[in-house]
Amino acid sequence: MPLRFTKMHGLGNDFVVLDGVRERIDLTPALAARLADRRFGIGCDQVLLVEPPQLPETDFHYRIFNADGSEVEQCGNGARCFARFVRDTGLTDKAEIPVGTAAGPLLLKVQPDGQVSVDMGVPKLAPAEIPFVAERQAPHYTLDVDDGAVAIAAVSMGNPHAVLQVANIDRAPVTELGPRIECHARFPNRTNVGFVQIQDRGRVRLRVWERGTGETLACGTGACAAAVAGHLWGELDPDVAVTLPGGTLVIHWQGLGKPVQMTGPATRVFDGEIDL
Ligand SMILES: N[C@@H](CCC[C@H](N)C(=O)O)C(=O)O
Repeated sequence: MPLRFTKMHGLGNDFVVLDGVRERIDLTPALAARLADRRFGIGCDQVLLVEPPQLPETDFHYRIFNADGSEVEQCGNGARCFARFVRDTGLTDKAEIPVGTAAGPLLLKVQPDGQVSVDMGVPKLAPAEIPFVAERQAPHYTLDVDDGAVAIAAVSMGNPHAVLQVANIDRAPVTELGPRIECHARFPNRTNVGFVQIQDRGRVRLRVWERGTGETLACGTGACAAAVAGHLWGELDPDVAVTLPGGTLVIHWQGLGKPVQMTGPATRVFDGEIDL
């Protein structure tokens, strides 16, 4: 049976999106990894499965699988692509779409210019909620890596993030430190790892080593986590333009106890089908 899919991206963070509302799709971790494979499959950073609603007061549910097949809780660029997908394929005509994820409900707003704004919820900072092993919550933690130590912030945007500040993003050791911190024993569920260069109080540059995928051109939850970390460090204002290798996201966070708002584009690339 051929499987129909839509290829999408949010600032180059690319997705295979599957319509589990119109078709019954049994997406296993092995199938997700096969679809995501850039040589033997379609190729993407994450696979998104759109499903009927499971949580009260939501219109849809969507599930997220990393390229290695691991199912995860949250995906910022994926949320924006999900919104464009359900609108462009006629599953909804609403501009405001409540959707459930493994991390809880989200509210997505498709703007008149096609950009999508997402209420990403309140970031979690308590170590046990990330999860991160630490005695108490702090804006900086010292993490032993190999023979040295690095300073990180630890933030959950529904999924775990370590954020490191660097002086020059072009020379950041993303591919060297990223995989070591991703699998560090103090992150029992592994973690995404953001390297942030703060340019001024309203602008940062960011590269992200994503859990289960590797370095991507953009990470929406990573952009939110970096804005939260910079704010906690006292170095960023509530409105921050986060420039990733694939483009810029606008993040708004007013501080502790407030939800993070993310705005950016979502692009449909092509539709296709694959024989399994
Ligand atoms: N690309 C995403 C995040 C996808 C999930 C992540 N790799 C994880 O394992 O938590 C985004 O835009 O947020």
